[in-house]
Amino acid sequence: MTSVQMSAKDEMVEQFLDCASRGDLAKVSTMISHSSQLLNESGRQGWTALMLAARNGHFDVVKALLLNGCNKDLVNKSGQTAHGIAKFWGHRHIARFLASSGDVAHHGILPSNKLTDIETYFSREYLNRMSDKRTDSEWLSAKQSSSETVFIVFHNLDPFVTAEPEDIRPKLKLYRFGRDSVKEVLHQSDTMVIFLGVEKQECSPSSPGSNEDGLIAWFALNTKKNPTESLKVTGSDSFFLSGPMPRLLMLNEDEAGIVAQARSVLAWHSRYSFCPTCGGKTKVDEGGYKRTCLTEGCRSLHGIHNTCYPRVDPVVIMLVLHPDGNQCLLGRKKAFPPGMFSCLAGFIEPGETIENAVRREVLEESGVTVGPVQYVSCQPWPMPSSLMIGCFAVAMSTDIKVDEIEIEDARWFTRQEVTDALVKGNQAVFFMPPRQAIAHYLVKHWIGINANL
Ligand SMILES: NC(=O)C1=CN([C@@H]2O[C@H](COP(=O)(O)OP(=O)(O)OC[C@H]3O[C@@H](n4cnc5c(N)ncnc54)[C@H](OP(=O)(O)O)[C@@H]3O)[C@@H](O)[C@H]2O)C=CC1
Ligand SMILES: [Mg+2]
Ligand SMILES: [Mg+2]
Ligand SMILES: [Mg+2]
Ligand SMILES: [Zn+2]
Repeated sequence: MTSVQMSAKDEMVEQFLDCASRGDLAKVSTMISHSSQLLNESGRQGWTALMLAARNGHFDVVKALLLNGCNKDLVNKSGQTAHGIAKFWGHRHIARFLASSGDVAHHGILPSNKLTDIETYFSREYLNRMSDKRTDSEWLSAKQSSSETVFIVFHNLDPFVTAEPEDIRPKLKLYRFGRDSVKEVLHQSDTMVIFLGVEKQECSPSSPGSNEDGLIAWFALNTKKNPTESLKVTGSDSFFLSGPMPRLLMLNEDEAGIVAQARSVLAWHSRYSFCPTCGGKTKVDEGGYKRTCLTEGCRSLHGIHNTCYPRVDPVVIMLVLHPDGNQCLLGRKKAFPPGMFSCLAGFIEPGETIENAVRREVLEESGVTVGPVQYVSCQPWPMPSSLMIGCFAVAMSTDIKVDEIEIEDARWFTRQEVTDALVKGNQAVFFMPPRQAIAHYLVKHWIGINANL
């Protein structure tokens, strides 16, 4: 940065602090909407705008700064917080407000955070993963030979499923193969086998028999060549679930989580055939949860060796709320079907927090600046291995400028418009992704409809 740029920035900070100190609410708000970074800047002796407004009793400015997400816990060079300063100078209403304002910044805009009961599609844990058994090769091979073990089969990452005819909505169940029905496929050289876990005791009361510990193990197989001819299938309506999205969203909810786990790990094997560190051959370990390099002295064999484990890519997905509390920001990618809008989303970059990824992606894709960010819920998204981290975010500016590369349109929608979209589906002016997508949950949660309905 040149000295000219430095002094321009310093000048802006000084002006901002001066406005806060004088109680010029209009100017403070305009400046924040242009540069949210001003919020926590400090001037002489480490005084921030919040401290100066608190010092001089400007209640409205204190409220606006908090609403926009400023940090009220910063201290000046004398170790005082804004709260301590307000108390010292006798502005008791401001001190009270600062003391009780854990959630003030979000008040009225972010919904209350009773989220423990939100269960997203793909997140149900039907199996107990039993990760301690992954290194027990004797136990794993005994389970692979057990007649009670369940095998699920994928071909090029598409699961083999069977239709449930009695259901009104098309619901698909995973076809559960026994050992003898997959014997041939299991021994093919292009078959990848991974251990998924065991049925939880409540879904499978242990029964005596060949199965000594009473645990019913599940394995997943993936093949490159179509294995249909080698599989023993009873009944007619069973097939590999191929084709574009939303095919994987048609699964029975109990089993969607099994597919999320299996498909992500199998996709990792299909894409990481060689050691990412040295390019050498690898062997599959730990029931399919590790690939160990076979090259002696490879760096992946020492110290941090996360290249050996299946990857998960964190993605932020956010419902950005208008400062008026009554509109939300939705956008559309070119690839979306006509009329569909969804929450903005983006991959978290290395060295980035969830909150900063939300702010960066929203700014990049829509030109809107974001203040407070609140985590809501998450969803594994096995296409191939994302973890969607669902958040609410409060906008600090409202003008939209789409990037036109990732997003072709973004708009503010009212509560009424999104309610119509959810209730009327594609009969409304626009429509949302289906109920299985976390974007749908976030909007439902914001407008106060039970997110699991
Ligand atoms: N469950 C849900 O409700 C939703 C799920 N999603 C999922 O979230 C994911 C991310 O959303 P999206 O908006 O596309 O993300 P971004 O906004 O980050 O844009 C994606 C682009 O960024 C580049 N990129 C940067 N890092 C990565 C990485 N680690 N992996 C892949 N691409 C990367 C790619 O560009 P390039 O191709 O030029 O290399 C890619 O096309 C998608 O996989 C999508 O399927 C999205 C919305 C809703
Ligand atoms: Mg993006
Ligand atoms: Mg995006
Ligand atoms: Mg991105
Ligand atoms: Zn290696």
